[in-house]
Amino acid sequence: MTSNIPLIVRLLASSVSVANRAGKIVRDVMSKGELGIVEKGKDDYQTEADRSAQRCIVASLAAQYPKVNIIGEEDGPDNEGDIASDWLISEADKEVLSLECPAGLRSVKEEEIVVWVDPLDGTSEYTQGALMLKRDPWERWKMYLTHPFISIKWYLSLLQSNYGFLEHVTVLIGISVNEKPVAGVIHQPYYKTILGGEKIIGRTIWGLQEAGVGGFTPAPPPDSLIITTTRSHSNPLVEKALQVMNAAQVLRVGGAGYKVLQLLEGKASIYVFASSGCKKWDTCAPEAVLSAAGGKLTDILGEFYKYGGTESRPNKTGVLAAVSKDLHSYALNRIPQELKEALSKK
Ligand SMILES: Nc1ncnc2c1ncn2[C@@H]1O[C@H](COP(=O)(O)O)[C@@H](O)[C@H]1OP(=O)(O)O
Ligand SMILES: [Mg+2]
Repeated sequence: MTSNIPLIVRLLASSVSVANRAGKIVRDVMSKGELGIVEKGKDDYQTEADRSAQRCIVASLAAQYPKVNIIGEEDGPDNEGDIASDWLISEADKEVLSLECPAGLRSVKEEEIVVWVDPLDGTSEYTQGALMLKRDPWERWKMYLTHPFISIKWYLSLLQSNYGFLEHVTVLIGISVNEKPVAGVIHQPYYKTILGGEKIIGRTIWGLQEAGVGGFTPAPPPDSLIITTTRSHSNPLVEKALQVMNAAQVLRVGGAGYKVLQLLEGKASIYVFASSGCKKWDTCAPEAVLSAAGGKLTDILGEFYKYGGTESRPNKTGVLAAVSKDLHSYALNRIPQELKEALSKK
C-alpha cells in the first residue's frame, strides 16, 4: 500500500513513471515523421510531441492528484479533451517510493503544491534532429527548405553532428511547495546506453530536497572552468556575460534540462544565460534536481525564482546555475553591474 507514503514522495514517483511514458510519445512522434510544427511566438515553436506529451503528463497527474495545481507550457483549449487510455499512467517508480521524505515535507497537502511541466524542453533541437533522421540527402534537403527556422549555417553544423542534437531534448516535471522547487524529474528520451548487452534508450533523473538524486552517476566538476549556455537563443548580453567568466571552454547546447544534466555529470561547472526567454517550466525541475545535488540555480542577479501558481511565467532576468554554491558566487561576482541593470530593465 502506498497510502502511508508522504504525498510529495508519491507525486515524485508518479512523475518519474509518467515522464518515461511522455518520453516514449516524444520518440513515437519523431518516428512517424509528422512533427506538426506551430509557431507560438518569436523563436518559440511547438510540435505534436510537445502537445501529446503534455496531455499525457497533465491528465495522468491530475487523475491521481486532483487538487494539485499543474501548469504546463502547452496549456490551452487546443490541448484539452479525451486522451488515449495508454497515455493515462498510474504507475509509480518503486525506487522513489522507498525514499525517506524530509521532515519538513511530510505533511504537505495537494493544495500547497504547484507542478510545472515542460513536456519537451529543447524544441529547436528536436525539430532539427528530425532533419538528421532523414537518411536520404535529397529528402533531408527538401525538409530543410520547408523548415521554418534553420539558417544555412545551422544546417551545415547539423550535417556534421551525426544525429543532430536529440540528446539535448528533455521532459521536465518540477514540483514546488511554498514557491520553492522541492523535487523534480528530468527525463532524456534520446539518451542511449547498453545494459547487459542490451541497447537502452531514454533515462530518468530525479531529485528530492534533502533526500538526494538518482537515475544517473554524479561526477565532480571539470578541473578547468567550463561554462554551458544556449545554442539557439544568444544575443549581445548573453555573449557579454560569457566573456566575463574567463572560462577555459564554452559549450553551446540546447535546453535548460540538458544544461543542468551537464552540471550534474561533470561536463560543465556553470550555466550562464543572461537573457529573458526561459520560463518557470524550464527551470523548476532543473533547479529542484540541482539543489538536491548540492548546486544552486538563480537568476543573473543571484535571486531565486518563485514558483507559486500566480507567478508570471517568464524568467525575465536569465539563469545562473552552478554545481556548488562557491562556483555560483564566483560567477555572480563576475557579472558586471551594468549587465544586471540592463537585464532588470527588460
Ligand atoms: N527566446 C526564447 N523563446 C522561447 N523559448 C525560449 C527562449 N529562450 C529559451 N527558451 C526556452 O528555454 C529553454 C532553454 O533555452 P536554450 O535552449 O536557449 O538554452 C529552451 O529549450 C526553450 O524551451 P522550449 O524548448 O521548451 O521551448
Ligand atoms: Mg523549455
